[in-house]
Amino acid sequence: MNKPPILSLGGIPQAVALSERVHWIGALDPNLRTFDIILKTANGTSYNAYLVRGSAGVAIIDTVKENFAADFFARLETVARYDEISVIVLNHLEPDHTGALPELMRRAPQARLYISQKAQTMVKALLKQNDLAYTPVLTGDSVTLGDRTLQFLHTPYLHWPDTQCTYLPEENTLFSGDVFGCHFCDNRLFNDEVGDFRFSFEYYYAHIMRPFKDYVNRALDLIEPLLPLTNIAPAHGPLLRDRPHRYVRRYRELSQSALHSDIHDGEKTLLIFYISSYGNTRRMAEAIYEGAMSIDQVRVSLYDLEGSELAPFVDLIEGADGIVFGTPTINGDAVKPVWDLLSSLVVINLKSKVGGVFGSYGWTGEAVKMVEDRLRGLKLRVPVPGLRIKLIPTDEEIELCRGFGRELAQELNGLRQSKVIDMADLA
Ligand SMILES: Cc1cc2nc3c(=O)[nH]c(=O)nc-3n(C[C@H](O)[C@H](O)[C@H](O)COP(=O)(O)O)c2cc1C
Repeated sequence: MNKPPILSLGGIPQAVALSERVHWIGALDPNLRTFDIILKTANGTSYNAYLVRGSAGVAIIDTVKENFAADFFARLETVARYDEISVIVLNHLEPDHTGALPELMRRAPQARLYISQKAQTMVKALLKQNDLAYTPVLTGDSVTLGDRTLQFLHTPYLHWPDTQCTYLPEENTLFSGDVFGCHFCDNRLFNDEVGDFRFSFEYYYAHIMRPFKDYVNRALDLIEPLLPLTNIAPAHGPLLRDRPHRYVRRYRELSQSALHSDIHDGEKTLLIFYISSYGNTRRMAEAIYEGAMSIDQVRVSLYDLEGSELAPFVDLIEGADGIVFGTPTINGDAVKPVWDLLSSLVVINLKSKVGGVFGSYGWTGEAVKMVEDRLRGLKLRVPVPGLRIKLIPTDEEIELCRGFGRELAQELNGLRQSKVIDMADLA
């Protein structure tokens, strides 16, 4: 067992060494219980900032949330003077990492600020400093501190457009921003010392990184060649010095399909979800199911939303090619289980999946249009106009439902003839 780090001496916060030239100068926030509205933080979080000392200058990588600035500055002062700071790197502009930046720049006015190319579109709106001078960087760009170098990796959308990672080759250390981070506050700091944070790591990935799986994979293409790393130094949670490659490997696993991806080779999958009070929307759903099943190379499934928890459907939908929702209109709206399922889809990428909506109604029938609009908002294609049927479907209307199912299935296997122009296609 390594000795736990000394975070404070005589009441003064202390920097913690990752190596002789690299120090953690962040802050712990053990009392936080909710982060960014969407995440629960049962044991708080940390805002990790780092200091790198080279023979020709000192770099600060990220800062902390504004109300933790005192800890950050106190720690910084234990290992460097402000007039030594030549470089400030922001891996991510969110306020939990930039809160202390204005004051840091006031104390170290000679320092040059490095942000990602994409961060340029946000930096003024976030930092509210019109005269802010900075250097935008991309993969391949680097800045020297004499005998230490900072190399930048362009890793956008992890989890904002502006995000980047910074690599210190002489120490084989990756400052990864929010990538490989988690909300887990433990004053032992290092992954081989702290409590079991696997849940927090997975939870953070599921809510923060999962919507951007394609970008995760692209970032890993840049990061994997750096293995074996000595340290991964993320912006939240434990510092990963013990076998950091495991976290890189886990990200690669998590960014693959959540379900077995090899069992439906060559087939498209269409999921039909419905809910129904008197059975009218259910009759429509069953006919749509029959129609879709008559098309080759499309595997069709039918689910009653009343009969399941919603969470397992998220993985299923992520792997599907088409999703159809059936809802009656109740009090001028679609029903809550449909909205609940739709709102739980924000953690996955739905772009260019095929969507469809149907439902029975009594007099106004708003629900179908509302859900169609929502599907377009989620970037699905809605190529077949929504199908509404007044109260109990007739035999002819049941036949219309079968046709609706056939059209959607044909859209998936590429055999649909009369393609209706969808406004989402034009956007
Ligand atoms: C409480 C309640 C509220 C309803 N509100 C509306 C409404 O606002 N607009 C409408 O067109 N139909 C409304 N309806 C009628 C239903 O949409 C209609 O009965 C439909 O066929 C039900 O389909 P289902 O059997 O699939 O649930 C309402 C029905 C109920 C029971």
